[in-house]
Amino acid sequence: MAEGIVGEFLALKEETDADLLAMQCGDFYEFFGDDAEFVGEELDLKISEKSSHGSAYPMAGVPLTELTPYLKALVERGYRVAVADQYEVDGGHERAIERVVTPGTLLETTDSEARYLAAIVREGGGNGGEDESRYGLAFADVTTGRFHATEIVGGSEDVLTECYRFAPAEILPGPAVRTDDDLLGRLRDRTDGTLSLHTTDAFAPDTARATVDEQFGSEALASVGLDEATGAIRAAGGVLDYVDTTGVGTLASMTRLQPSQSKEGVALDATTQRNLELVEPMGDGGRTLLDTIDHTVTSAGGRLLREWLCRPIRAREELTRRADGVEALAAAALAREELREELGAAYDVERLSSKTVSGSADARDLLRVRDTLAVLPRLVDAIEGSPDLQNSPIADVLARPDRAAAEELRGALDEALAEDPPGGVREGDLIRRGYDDDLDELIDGHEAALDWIDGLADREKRRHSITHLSTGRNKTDGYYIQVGNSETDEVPEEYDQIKSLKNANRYTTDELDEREREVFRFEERRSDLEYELFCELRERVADAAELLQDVGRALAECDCLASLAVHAVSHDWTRPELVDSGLDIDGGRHPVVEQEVEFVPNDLALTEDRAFLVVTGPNMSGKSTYMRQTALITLLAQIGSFVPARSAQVAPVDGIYTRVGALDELAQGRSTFMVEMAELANILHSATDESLVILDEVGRGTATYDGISIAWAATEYLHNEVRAKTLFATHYHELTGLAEHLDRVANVHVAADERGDEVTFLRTVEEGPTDRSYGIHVADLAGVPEPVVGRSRDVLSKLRAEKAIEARGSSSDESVQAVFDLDSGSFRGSASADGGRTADELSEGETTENETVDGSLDPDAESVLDAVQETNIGETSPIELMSRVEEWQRRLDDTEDDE
Ligand SMILES: Nc1ncnc2c1ncn2[C@@H]1O[C@H](COP(=O)(O)OP(=O)(O)OP(=O)(O)O)[C@@H](O)[C@H]1O
Repeated sequence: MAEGIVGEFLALKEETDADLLAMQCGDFYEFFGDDAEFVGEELDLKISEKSSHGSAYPMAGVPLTELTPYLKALVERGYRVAVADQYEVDGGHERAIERVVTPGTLLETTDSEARYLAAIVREGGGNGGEDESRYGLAFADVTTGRFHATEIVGGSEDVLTECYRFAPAEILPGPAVRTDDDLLGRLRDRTDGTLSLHTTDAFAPDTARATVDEQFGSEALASVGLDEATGAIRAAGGVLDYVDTTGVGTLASMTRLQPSQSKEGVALDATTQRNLELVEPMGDGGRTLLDTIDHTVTSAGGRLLREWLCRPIRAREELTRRADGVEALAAAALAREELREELGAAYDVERLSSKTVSGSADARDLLRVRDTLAVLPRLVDAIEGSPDLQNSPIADVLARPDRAAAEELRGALDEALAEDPPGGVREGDLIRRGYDDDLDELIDGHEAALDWIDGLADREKRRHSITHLSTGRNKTDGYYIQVGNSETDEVPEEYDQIKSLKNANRYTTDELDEREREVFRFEERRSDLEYELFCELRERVADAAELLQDVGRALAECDCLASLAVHAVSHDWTRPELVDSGLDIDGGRHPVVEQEVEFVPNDLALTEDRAFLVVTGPNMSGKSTYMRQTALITLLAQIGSFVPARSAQVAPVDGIYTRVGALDELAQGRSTFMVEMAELANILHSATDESLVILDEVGRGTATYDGISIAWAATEYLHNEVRAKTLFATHYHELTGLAEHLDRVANVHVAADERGDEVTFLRTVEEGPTDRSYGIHVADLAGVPEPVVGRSRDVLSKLRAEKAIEARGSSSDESVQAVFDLDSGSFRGSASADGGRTADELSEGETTENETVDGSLDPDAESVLDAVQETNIGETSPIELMSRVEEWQRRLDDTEDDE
């Protein structure tokens, strides 16, 4: 075992489970051994060698004052770094680990997004089966003091959704979760959070409850309806304990416990959030809804807007309040701009509050708090001058924080703080004159002593008639008198030489020594007293954490509402009317696409009697856009925003579910089709008659028969059982026949104009089905070589001439497909080499694959047909249906092989 400083490092390293240790050695923080090599590589630090008792150890260090950016870089890459500080004790040194900086507890972030630390626990012991599992989740943002807890009953998919929503930087899996490899694997795939283990004791029910009670008060759990939610309490206790033990010192900034999922919430799973590109683009260069509508001027406002988008609500009262606010701000152009300009001067006071609580705020931070508090009355003035805003929800938002307390704190900070303080807090110049009598006395004494020294050079020059005489101060010599070589003979006797330079000599005198001691004494006492006064002030601000959070949240909400108003006005959006049922959009547009192209608005009507639309139309015509715009208009209405439409009547939904396009989740080892089916299963399980479901080409990831069967069965199930409002885009034109069989299904199509080989996309949505996909036209547009396009046209017209087939989507390598017989509920014809002709259409003497020469089917094929006929699609789950179709195909293949 190494001794000396390296030994001490290694011993401390044993104490912590952090990935890396930075240990203070004088003016540096040093990493030794493997840690040194690692950070040297990661952060491009110079690695040197430290010899210790005959062995050499790699060593890398950063200056004391520069640790923060290095820590930040390491932590943002997902590492946990312990920091050991050095103390003077009885003339020697001692070192101890003071804090562990982790991705979820990094205070020094410049990231404008929230930075959550999450804990997940599973209740009910054992594996208990997915359906009956009960999960507790807690999320804390140490940078703003936000704290949410919730309990989820159901599958782990809901846990992932909630995690996706908060995008935690670090996740603490509780005792049962840490052995659940499947869930851990999916957490790793779906979030960027580092997984960290924390002592299981912290998650024990009684301990956790005590921790939560101590933090938020014994009434808090009951008041937010989580008193019985043991899972949520255990997760919350785990998070709080972790924040406490990592020693970042921000525990006190967490003043309020919020339940994260209210009954009024809208289900919006991770897949849907991604599909709709709410806050994260699907591909490189993609534009999100947030990018498009975010005109906030503060980072807290931007954070809140993001939160609203990911967490739409149903509560009409709140939606009406927000929309009233947006409407008032939209009407009051001048006041709105004034409000936004004032808001622009506000700092992220929630973050500043956490910094203050942790003791890391400096005088400049407190000035920022002061300046932000000063914004509040100016905002109040701005709205009081506007008839539109005076009695609007904006006035209520600004009335929420205790304005008198805010003004008092602002006044106190203003009185105390110097106008241009340094970044450090130990060197003085923090506090204004006139704030503290003792300090003023010290300042007077200090300045008098400095004045004496300032005048010394002139006095000495006169007294001794020396021209080249000056005074100065440096670290080694302290204050000195310097005389040029040409005049050193004139120097009086009382001058004591302390240094000889090339061109001059330096001296001191008894009196100068005396004054120097005085100045040093004053400096020390002054900076000590200033530091003491500053700490008192900082504590006062820390004690006002709740007030600051109120102010921060009020400003963020104003910013957010103003941003929605700006977008509504500049893009001619309209206020949606909240109704009790249905969805009626007149001239709807896609909020993001309308920025990029000349958009053709479209109408949409979903009612109780017409709740399911089958959307057909050519490739690239705008089916997906139409469906997404419907989902986005609904979502925008449910965050309180105006919407891109001429008019819109929206009945708030309880969930938006989408299955759009194929997302590549091969990283999870699941095939694209498997993912598609898992998403479909989730929708069929979770959606209700008050949900909005968007399905884009479900079933296309597999063989045509299977695809149609699944799409057909899913439609029936959604229509008959779930009764959700649904839009279903498909290239299976067979499905357009569903409208004749299911009373609430209707067909719409996106129109195209075809003249010769020329196809023009009209982008208008019209009633009724269409039977063309124009896949070849799209292939042509996409640059497929002309011979291939030409040949495709020939093949297509030949196939069309044979009648019994339909052209299918370009994404498929099959160009033909079977026709589903709506009367029998089974398939006519086949997609195979016979060109899909029905038995009737075959010429004399020809047989289909499974037909015997005498025209009868072989017994195995017949048994398959029987099985197909007997299958009740309405009662068979999609997955079951899939496996049956697979089995039938296998049996048919076997028959073929036998021949
Ligand atoms: N209403 C509209 N007005 C103007 N442009 C539109 C409109 N709708 C869609 N577009 C444009 O058409 C492009 C294709 O639209 P979209 O992806 O919705 O087609 P699609 O029918 O779903 O295609 P596919 O069937 O091949 O998936 C969009 O990227 C957009 O630029």
